[in-house]
Order: sequence, then structure tokens, then C-alpha cells
Amino acid sequence: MLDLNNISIAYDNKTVVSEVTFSLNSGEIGCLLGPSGCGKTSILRAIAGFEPVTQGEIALRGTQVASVDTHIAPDKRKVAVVFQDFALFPHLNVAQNIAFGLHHSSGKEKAQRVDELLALVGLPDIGERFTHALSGGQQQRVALARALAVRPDLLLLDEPFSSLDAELREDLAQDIRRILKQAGTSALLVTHDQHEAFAMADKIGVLKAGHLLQWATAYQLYHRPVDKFVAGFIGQGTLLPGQIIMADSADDIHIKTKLGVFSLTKEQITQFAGATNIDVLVRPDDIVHDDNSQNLALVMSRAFKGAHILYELALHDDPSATVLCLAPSHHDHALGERIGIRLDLKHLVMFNA
Ligand SMILES: Nc1ncnc2c1ncn2[C@@H]1O[C@H](COP(=O)(O)OP(=O)(O)OP(=O)(O)O)[C@@H](O)[C@H]1O
Repeated sequence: MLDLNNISIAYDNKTVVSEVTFSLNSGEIGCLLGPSGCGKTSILRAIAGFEPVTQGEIALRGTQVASVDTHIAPDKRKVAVVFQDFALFPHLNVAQNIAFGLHHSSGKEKAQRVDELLALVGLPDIGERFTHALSGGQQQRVALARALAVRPDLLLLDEPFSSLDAELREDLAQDIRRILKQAGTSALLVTHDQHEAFAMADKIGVLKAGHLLQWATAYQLYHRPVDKFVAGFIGQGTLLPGQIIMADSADDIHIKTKLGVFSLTKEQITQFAGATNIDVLVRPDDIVHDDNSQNLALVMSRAFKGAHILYELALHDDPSATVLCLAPSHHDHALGERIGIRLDLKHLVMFNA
């Protein structure tokens, strides 16, 4: 439904988005995630038609809408945008805001569509209210209803939760996901907050300095990050130094770390051919706290999280070899204590050191 093929975007000849390629299927919710200035909004604006591309092409429902030679006007793309500040009209009431784009409908059709959308976003009785009298979360839903009113092929959401309280964000992200799925609308969201991305998106693209590093599900990004940047940006974890140990035959290669010795898959043997020093990604869920384990690790730091405590643990008392461990919070251990751990590592994610 949305295809970006090798697109670049520049301002005053300075390239800020480089050779980005990804696709979104019909009904899917995608998310562009990355630090400030990495080019997320520029990509969104190019899809909406507010910014030209300097290379590559963008297609919507199989029709090219942007390339170096093509530029279909924004209002011809069937794309709706929900902006960061919601951009609701203060002089119109909620119903009038939602009906704003429905130029070709009769009064009765408009009223019916407004009722439908207010029900969809869970605010059935506020059509007569003015937008300044609504909470941030309600304004967000009205902005969403207004964008969906015209039945866009694609909805673009630019940092839609950034002006809301942190506690509200994740709940609202899940609500909005449910509303979009119910309406069957394809959507692309921009955020720098991974929790919002996880709560809303089917596919997430991680961007760094204008480059799309990985376009994948949240599960794949967390468990199969393509590089150290994605590994560090998504979720928590530490990189544990390891050394490759060659045995007699070329397909019998192991890696030695302070957590033990692991064998490599055939694919990893090819990938790390010739390397000697490797970093192994260890996530907090790879390390299980077990009071009965003889394998002890030293508590270097701890962060109370309510239901859990996140421990940073040094292996063999070596502060350069630490792992994180999320333990139930009644396992309350002090700094400097040695606690038992067990490994629950399903697969090894490694990078060249
Ligand atoms: N109109 C413009 N003219 C010149 N440079 C621009 C313009 N808009 C954005 N940029 C630059 O392009 C780069 C990418 O900006 P963009 O807004 O796409 O990033 P972003 O990832 O959305 O950032 P943020 O999360 O801070 O909104 C930045 O270096 C920014 O300064």
C-alpha cells in the first residue's frame, strides 16, 4: 500500500535522508523511530507531499506519487496527517472540526459520519463542545476522528503523543492502535519513544542520521538487531566481551565469555570469519536471578521499578563484564552482595568488537 524505494531528501543541497527503502501493507501500522534530527519527520512530509525527494520514488496503492520527475499534490494523495499539536480549529466545535473535510457530503451524511467517528474514538457525547474545553487525550482523539473522516488510504501521525503526560501516552497509543485496526486504516507514525512504537506499530524502522538501519517487528528489533546502534536504541542490555576460540576444524568454532563458552551457528561462523574479539548482546531477560544457583554475580547497581528491580551485575567480580538482570522486587539485594544467576539465553546476538 505504501512503498518507499531508495528515497533521499535534501534541504539546500544537504542530504538529510539517504536511500531509504521500506513498505507498508494495507491495514498495517508502521513507525519511524530514531533520535531527534534523524530525518523521521522529513520522510513523513515527503510521503504527504510537502517535501520533494531528490532520489528514488514513493508509491501509494501501486501509483507513483513522488520521484525526481513526479510530484502529485498533497490533496490528491488520499493521505491524512495528524500533527503534533493536533491543529484543531478553536472557533469550531468538535462536530464541526470532524466534519471539516467532508465538503461533498449532505448535512445528514455529515452528521451521521461525525456520530460514527465519535463512537469509534470513544467520545460519543461531545460533538457540541469546543476543543479548548477538552483534555489533551480527548483533543488527540478528535484530531484522529477528523483525519479519519475523509477515509484516507493512509494516515500519518507526527509525534502524536508528545504533548501528553507520560502515563497517558502508552494507554492512548494502544487505544489508537485499536481504533485504526477497527477502521482498517493503514498508518505511519513518527516518534522517538520506543514504548509508543511498541504499543502501536506492526513494523518499526530505526533511523540514524538519515539512514534506515532496520525495518522489522518489535520482536525482531529486540532479539535480532542488525547492529550495535539498534541493539542500544531498542530495549536494555549490555555488550559482553568475548573471544573466538578456533578448534581443529573450521566449523567447530566457539566463543568464550565470562558467562561461559558458546558454540556458533554456521551462519555466525561465516559472518565472523577472521574475527578474534566479539561483543555478545545480553538482555535483562537472558539472565534469571536464582537464589539456588552456584553461579554468583556481584551487584554493581540497582534500580527499583516497582514490580521488579533491575540489577547490574559484574561477572567474576570484573566490572568490565556486566549483565543486567530483572528480578522480582521482593528479591531485594544490596550493592556489593553476590547473587545467584542462571542463563536463559535462547540465541546469541553478536557484533564485531
Ligand atoms: N526546512 C528545513 N530546512 C533545512 N533543514 C531542515 C528542515 N527541516 C529539517 N531540517 C534538518 O533536517 C534534519 C532532519 O530533520 P527532521 O525534522 O526530519 O528530523 P526528526 O527525526 O523528525 O527530528 P525531531 O525528532 O527532532 O523532530 C535535521 O538536521 C534538521 O535540522
